[in-house]
Amino acid sequence: MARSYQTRLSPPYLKQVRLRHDVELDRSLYPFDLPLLRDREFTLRFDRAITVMVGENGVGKSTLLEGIAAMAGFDQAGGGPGYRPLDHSTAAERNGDTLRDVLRASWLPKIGQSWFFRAESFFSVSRYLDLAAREAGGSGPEFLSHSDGEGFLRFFAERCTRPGIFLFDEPESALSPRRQFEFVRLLRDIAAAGKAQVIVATHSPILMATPGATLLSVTRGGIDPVALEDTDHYRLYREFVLDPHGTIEAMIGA
Ligand SMILES: Nc1ncnc2c1ncn2[C@@H]1O[C@H](COP(=O)(O)OP(=O)(O)OP(=O)(O)O)[C@@H](O)[C@H]1O
Repeated sequence: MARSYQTRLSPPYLKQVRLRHDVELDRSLYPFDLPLLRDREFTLRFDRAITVMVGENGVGKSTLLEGIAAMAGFDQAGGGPGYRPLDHSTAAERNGDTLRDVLRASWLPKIGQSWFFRAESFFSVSRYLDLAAREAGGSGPEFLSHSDGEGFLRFFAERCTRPGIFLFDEPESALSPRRQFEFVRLLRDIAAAGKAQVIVATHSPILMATPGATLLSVTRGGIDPVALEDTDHYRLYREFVLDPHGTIEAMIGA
């Protein structure tokens, strides 16, 4: 299990991730064939406690999160350092190891406690923690006695009050829109507490609007800060809300 960690320094602890210059990359193979990683100077900088990444399907957001998870030393299928979910069926999709070997990270300080949350592995992570607590003789956190969304929020609220780095890949898939606002409130409280760093990949305009977060647009060409109102996601949702039926017709054709 993750050791408890104390530091007087404030997040972001992970300051930067870039491609190493001293290793050869096979551009014919995933993930080095991703347009996003084509530029040898590829650099991802973190300047605030909360970073939200948005971008079209397939640009490489999950791949980047998996690479960061692998560098931080925890399970890319979901979980923390030294922890393996019981159901590791998503292991075949783990991509981060390849990327870890060619990424260089700048930490201040290197943080030992970290978690990677993926909606699809939340069930197995919860089951592991419930079982582990019961085996240790306690009553257990009983994450699974809650609905997915409730359990997810509780799980997160309990962990993110300590110094650590927390990665979320599309957390909205476990959360109703109302619960997404609760998640945003948690993120705001985390930023105010100044203890944890959070990196979120999302398609949710609600999560993109997290107060005090840096919003990054991930495209095939690179990663740049963006205003919520300038994202395709926001524009499309706005059009839809203003004219749902007209937008559907325009988008899917007659
Ligand atoms: N193991 C793999 N082998 C080969 N290609 C892969 C592998 N995993 C992902 N890809 C491809 O790499 C590209 C980037 O995938 P990735 O899941 O990182 O994108 P994403 O930005 O997270 O997309 P989404 O928003 O749909 O989650 C996609 O084209 C995907 O099909």
